[in-house]
Amino acid sequence: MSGKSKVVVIRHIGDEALGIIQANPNIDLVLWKEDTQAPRSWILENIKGASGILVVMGEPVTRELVDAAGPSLKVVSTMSVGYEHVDQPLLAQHKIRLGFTPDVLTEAVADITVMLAFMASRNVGETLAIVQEGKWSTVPWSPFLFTGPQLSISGPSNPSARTRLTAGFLGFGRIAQATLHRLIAFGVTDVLFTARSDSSKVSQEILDKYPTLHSVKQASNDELAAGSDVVFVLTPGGKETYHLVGEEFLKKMKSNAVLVNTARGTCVDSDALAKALKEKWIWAAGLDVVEGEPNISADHPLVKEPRAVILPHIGSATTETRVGMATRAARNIVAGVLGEKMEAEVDLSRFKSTV
Ligand SMILES: O=CC(=O)O
Repeated sequence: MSGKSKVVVIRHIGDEALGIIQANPNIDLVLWKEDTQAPRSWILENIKGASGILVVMGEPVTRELVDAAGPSLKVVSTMSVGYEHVDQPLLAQHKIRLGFTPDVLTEAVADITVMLAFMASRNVGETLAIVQEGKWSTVPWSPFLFTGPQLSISGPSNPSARTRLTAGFLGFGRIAQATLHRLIAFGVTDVLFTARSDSSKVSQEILDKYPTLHSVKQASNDELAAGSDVVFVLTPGGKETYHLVGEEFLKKMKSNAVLVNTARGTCVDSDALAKALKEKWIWAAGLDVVEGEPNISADHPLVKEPRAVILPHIGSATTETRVGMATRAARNIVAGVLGEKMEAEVDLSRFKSTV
């Protein structure tokens, strides 16, 4: 034994982030060097006696893993803002700290959220396929071909255009507000949002910040579904938001509204959404996440829907953001192993510690 603390990193997270861990003389780094998923058996073998483990989204941090590590395990650092892959009550029970990477990915995810709204409303899934399959000549320009609802305000030159546009946010945290910031430039006039507690102060702050807005209102799920031209799902995942958007919600939405999910696949009932698109309850959907991902085959009911634009969970995938996430996760694990304050730590105190 070297007397150093062992830290296991289950993916190659880039030289800059690894350098942060390696620079600490009291830490022994054990790294799965490939840019592929470390086999579970490798993780379980190498985590024995470790003080910390750095994981990525989707790697289950379960009793099996905590037991394999043994009592030395002090910290889990996940390179993600979401942490539903981590058994939080279990960590609380064993007094194991949990670091995560919020904030650094806010702008990248907001960018892709807006992009998906426009891709879905403007039929980009279907039309891109036409070009890629060499079928452009079969669909010559025609006045109303491939038209979709416009998610911006046109101004007085077009009396036929809509003059109000309502964005609905299921969850109104950092990413939702960064998304709204971008939509202001497109002329969004009204905002509906859901929140767990009374948020009249938030409404007023948003109105003060964006004087072009007509209204900003906290709403129930039903009011938000019925009143929004575009609905953004931006809540955390987990049991509380499981199938938040299901048949009931989708049936209440406007028939020309667009649904965007860049949060967690489990927030939206895939079967209900596929039915909503097929039966035209709503116009289209833009999804960066799908329930059951990444095991989504070409015959998945949503993939077969021409008005569903689906990306393979790339919301935070800009180089700058991923380096920011990796370095933050690295600093978190070093701080956790040394018993210092982490840059971003999940508050596990709500889970009663029994050990
Ligand atoms: O979805 C991405 C994350 O949780 O970081």
